[in-house]
Amino acid sequence: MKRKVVIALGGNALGNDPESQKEAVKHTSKSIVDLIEAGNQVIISHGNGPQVGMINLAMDAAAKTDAGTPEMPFPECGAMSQGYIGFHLQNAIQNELRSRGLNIPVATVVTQVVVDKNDPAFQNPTKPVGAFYTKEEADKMIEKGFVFKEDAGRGYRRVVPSPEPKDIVEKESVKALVDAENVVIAAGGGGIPVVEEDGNLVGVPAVIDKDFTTAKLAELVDADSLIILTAVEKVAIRFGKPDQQWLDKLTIEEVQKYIDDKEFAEGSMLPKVKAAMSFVTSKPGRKALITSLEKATDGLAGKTGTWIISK
Ligand SMILES: Nc1ncnc2c1ncn2[C@@H]1O[C@H](COP(=O)(O)OP(=O)(O)O)[C@@H](O)[C@H]1O
Ligand SMILES: NC(=O)OP(=O)(O)O
Repeated sequence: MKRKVVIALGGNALGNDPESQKEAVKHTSKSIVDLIEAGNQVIISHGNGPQVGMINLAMDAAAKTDAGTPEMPFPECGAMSQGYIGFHLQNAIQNELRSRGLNIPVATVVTQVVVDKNDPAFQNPTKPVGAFYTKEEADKMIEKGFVFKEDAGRGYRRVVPSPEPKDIVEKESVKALVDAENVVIAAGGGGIPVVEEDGNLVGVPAVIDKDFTTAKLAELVDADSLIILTAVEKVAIRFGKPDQQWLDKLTIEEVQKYIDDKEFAEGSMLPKVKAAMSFVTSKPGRKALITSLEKATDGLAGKTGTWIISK
């Protein structure tokens, strides 16, 4: 039976504009199809920070002109980022599969993720998105309920909350596609955040951390492994310091100790090790790997990367 692996693609696997993204995902697709050829069934998720910011910025700029472009709500920008990245990924993976004579369907699922409307993150928005504004412009938009923070002397930027993912709305569709042996791209950008209101799901302006949602996705499809691909081959302690030490293996107990010792930077490595820990503890036998895109196949073969295991 094929090994089921769920992959979280970090920023370096994607690009910052359409041309560079197309180039980057071509390269990414080679690593993904290497994993498929090595006998793995692959389910993919990805980040969207730069892309959703770009879309939000473009839509804001267009709405400021007289061309009649409407204001685009933030959840719609998140949905656009899933479609944009999903298109490039499914196109490049399909082309790579074809070039190797493999006939496997590839599909992207526009995915909503339920968050708790009482999540404390809504009281403390931290993720900057979209355009820079003057104080006067920002003050006008505060009336709409937007929150702005001054960004390193460059102007004011809207910040959105980053709540915890609770449930993947399209889970049955994702599972059906996985069972039908599709290469599935889902929960991009951590999913489009939605809250329950009077029995309906309503989009909210937020950006969920894709590593946390990918751990949920991996649980959902009953994956054997969660692979978090980023710019580094291994996780380190004393990262960036002269006595930095790369780690091959981490037990849950060790991860917790290093988290307590503040070894992992907030907003970068910390969510990755936390997501890995949550997947590994969700069922006996589950393992997670943190490594670079280039080393994904070697990592899965046990030759490199940092493996997070229960004990
Ligand atoms: N303890 C650590 N070990 C390894 N890398 C770390 C550590 N702390 C911070 N980092 C940095 O975190 C980065 C990954 O976070 P980030 O760039 O936000 O991820 P993503 O690939 O999802 O965009 C690594 O490339 C590395 O520069
Ligand atoms: N949504 C999200 O976590 O995106 P990044 O990985 O690009 O920050």
